[in-house]
Parts: sequence; structure tokens; C-alpha cells
Amino acid sequence: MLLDIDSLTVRYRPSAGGADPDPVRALDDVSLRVERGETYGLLGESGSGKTTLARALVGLLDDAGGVVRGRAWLDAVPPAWANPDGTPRAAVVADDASPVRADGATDLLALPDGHLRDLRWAEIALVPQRAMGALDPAYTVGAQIREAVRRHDSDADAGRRARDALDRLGLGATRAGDRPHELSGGERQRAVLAMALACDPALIVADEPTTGLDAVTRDRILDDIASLDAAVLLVSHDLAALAETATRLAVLHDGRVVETGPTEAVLGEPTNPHTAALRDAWRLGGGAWD
Ligand SMILES: Nc1ncnc2c1ncn2[C@@H]1O[C@H](COP(=O)(O)OP(=O)(O)OP(=O)(O)O)[C@@H](O)[C@H]1O
Repeated sequence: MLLDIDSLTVRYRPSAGGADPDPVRALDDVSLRVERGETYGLLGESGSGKTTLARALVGLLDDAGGVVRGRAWLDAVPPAWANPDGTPRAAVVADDASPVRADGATDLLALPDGHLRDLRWAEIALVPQRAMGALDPAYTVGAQIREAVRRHDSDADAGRRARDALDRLGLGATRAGDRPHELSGGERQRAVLAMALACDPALIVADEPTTGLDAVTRDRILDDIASLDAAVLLVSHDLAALAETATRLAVLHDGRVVETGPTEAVLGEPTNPHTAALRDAWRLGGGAWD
């Protein structure tokens, strides 16, 4: 098991002086498990909580006023707490307050910020909904990818890894010298995917990576995602994209998981009315399982 999310619940604090004094219930008791190497789809309509889940895993909800409960076990140990072979140090496991288990899984939701930062990109990478937000406008794409690689692996040949990743995603070494604003929206998405690829994490969380792209670029990105060695948690409202790439699906509705299973089973015989409605809309648009 690579990622084991157990009863994840997120509330957003009400905005100061806002009309509604109650917290916003964004996720409620969400549990799901992702295996190494698989592409796992998280399907849900707008507002169902998909982005909240993606951001909770990498510790990006605090600034938005998110209050997080539950567990999210990732099969990785922060480097400062690990033996050279990656297993947790005995003293860390013995410490009751430690978020690291003896089997080497770490609760991402309980990790202090510094240690979570050490796992980001190296073990878990978020490709956010708007790729521009993940890139620094002042630096070239190649420099940013090299820097991300070096930060987590000072011995790595960062230049080669950046070139290989850009090549693999069809951006070619020629685009490495471009700044983000010189790339199209689809190229920027691929640049952030290339950054994740170059850092070689075990899990990539991709939040709506195809939204707003033309059909050719969309297909290209989905092919890229399907070909990665890393596990991918693909978060999307685009059922067609998930049907093409995900081996298993969880369907999120109003902050709750209403259905999970192999993609074929979920789409073939949905047991939940919300899944059935999404599936029927997809079929009406020409979608088919085969
Ligand atoms: N910073 C925030 N403060 C308060 N409420 C928020 C905040 N961010 C999201 N929400 C609310 O939490 C719920 C889930 O939002 P979220 O963005 O996770 O859904 P989503 O499924 O990703 O939607 P979309 O596909 O439209 O991006 C919604 O009701 C949303 O209004």
C-alpha cells in the first residue's frame, strides 16, 4: 500500500464577518487506498472536495483556513528520521508522539511542516489545477526543474534528469530555456508534470491536469500520465479522462466518498445515483467503456 487515507475530514473556518457563521464542510470521513504504480481516479462534480483532498495531502490547507482531521499514511519516512536504507530510526518509532509507524508509513497530516517539505516532490508531488501557480515566473523551466531535483537529491545529475523529463513529455530540451509565460497552458501543465517526473516521487497527485486544454494536448497529457512509473492520484470531474487512465475510481459527492471500485465496475454498474448520473451524461456525450 502506497497511500492509505483514513477518515479524512476537512472543515474551512468561516470567513471573518461573513454571513454564514458555520464552518464549510469540505470533506467528511473520506477513506481510500492507492497502490504503488497504479493510476487511481478521484471523480467528483465541482465543489465535491477534490482540490481540498489534493491540497490536504501536501499540507497546503493551512493558509486557506482548513482544519484537517484523520490520517493519510504514505509509505515513506522523512529523510531526517530514516536510516540509510529508508526504514525509520528506532528512536522515532519508539516515540509515541511520532507520526511514523514501524512499517515505514508516515501520517502526512501529522507531519511537522519541515519534514513534510522534505517529502514533497521527493515522495509525493502535487501537480496543481493551475500550473502557473507551481512555477516561478522569474526562472526558466529547466532551472526550476533542476533546482527541485537538487533540493531533494544533492547527488543527482539534475541537468540530465531535467532534460530527460522534458524530452519525455515532448517539451524537448529547447523549451528548458523558456520562462513559464513563454509556454502555452498545456506546455505549462507538462512542465510541472516534468518537474514531478524528474524528482521521481512514488506518488503524483494531479488535480484536473487536462482542464481547459484542446483535445490533442489533453490526450497527450493523459497518455503521459498513464505511462508514468509513479502512482498517480488523478483528481478530475472529467469522467472520460478517468475512464481512459484510471484502473480504480472513488466517486466524491458533497465531501463524501459514495462509491469505489475498479473503473470498469463503477462505470459498468454504478450503485450510487450520483455515479449513475455522471456515467449517463458521459455516455450521452459518446463515452463508452471499450
Ligand atoms: N479556502 C476556502 N474557504 C472556505 N471554503 C472553501 C475554501 N476552499 C474550498 N472551499 C469549499 O469547500 C468545498 C470543496 O471545494 P473544493 O475546491 O475542494 O472542490 P472541488 O471538487 O475541487 O471543486 P472544483 O472542481 O470546482 O475545483 C466547496 O464547498 C468550496 O466552496
